[in-house]
Amino acid sequence: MKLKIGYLYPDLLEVYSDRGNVTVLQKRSEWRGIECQVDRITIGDQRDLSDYDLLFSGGGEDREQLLVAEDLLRKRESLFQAVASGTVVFTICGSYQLLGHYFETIGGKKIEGVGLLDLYTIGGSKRLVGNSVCETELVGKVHTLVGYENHSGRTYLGDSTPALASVVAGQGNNGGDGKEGAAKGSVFGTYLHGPILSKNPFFADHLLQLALARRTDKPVLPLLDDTWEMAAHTHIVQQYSGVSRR
Ligand SMILES: NC(=O)CC[C@H](N)C(=O)O
Repeated sequence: MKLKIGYLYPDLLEVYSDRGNVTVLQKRSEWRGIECQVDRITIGDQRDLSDYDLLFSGGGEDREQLLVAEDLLRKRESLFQAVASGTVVFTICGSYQLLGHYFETIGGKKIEGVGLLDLYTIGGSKRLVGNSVCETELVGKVHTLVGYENHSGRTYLGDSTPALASVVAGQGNNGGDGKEGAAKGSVFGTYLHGPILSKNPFFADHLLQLALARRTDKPVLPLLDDTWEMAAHTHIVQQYSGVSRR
């Protein structure tokens, strides 16, 4: 079995080691004997995105987002078809914002998003920066998610868009409503860098499980030794234990 990952805009959207998420997904597949192919896809590439089991994209600055947004609109149809075929889409910060309707930057530019998720983003003058601890429910089990955020954008979810997590400590989507990220079907967005998947291995496996479901019925992922990953996770959680939201 082979897992195919499409890494969107690695040359333009890559802050705080977001690319590490791709390494985590690749390694956690290979350690289980699942071959994993990673294709880098950037501006001008016209591949069929439905070819991929998982599409990943990272965060970036407003300037890079402007460049990417134009191209992403050209890939819009292919992206929607991929999602309809079950492809998992996992996006961080700048690319998460571009999945919504628009991102109005602090510089006054309105960047059009692809509208895959019902949300919009408005830039604020004070950046929302720091470590974050959140709670998320994955397949009926509650987990803490930890990561690092740094964004000017405040994202507001439409009623039909569930949050990925609720904020325990940190700012989340907009520093106000206690929601972090978005998760709708196989489409995920989060403000958490870290890279997030290195510190939250159960979330990496959740995404792998969904992506592999395109290849095989009920994929089973054997357990891995996550001692180091969970030590990094717990280190952040302990710093914020006893802290109530914000
Ligand atoms: N870290 C990021 O990806 C930042 C995204 C966007 N430029 C913002 O500041 O909100």
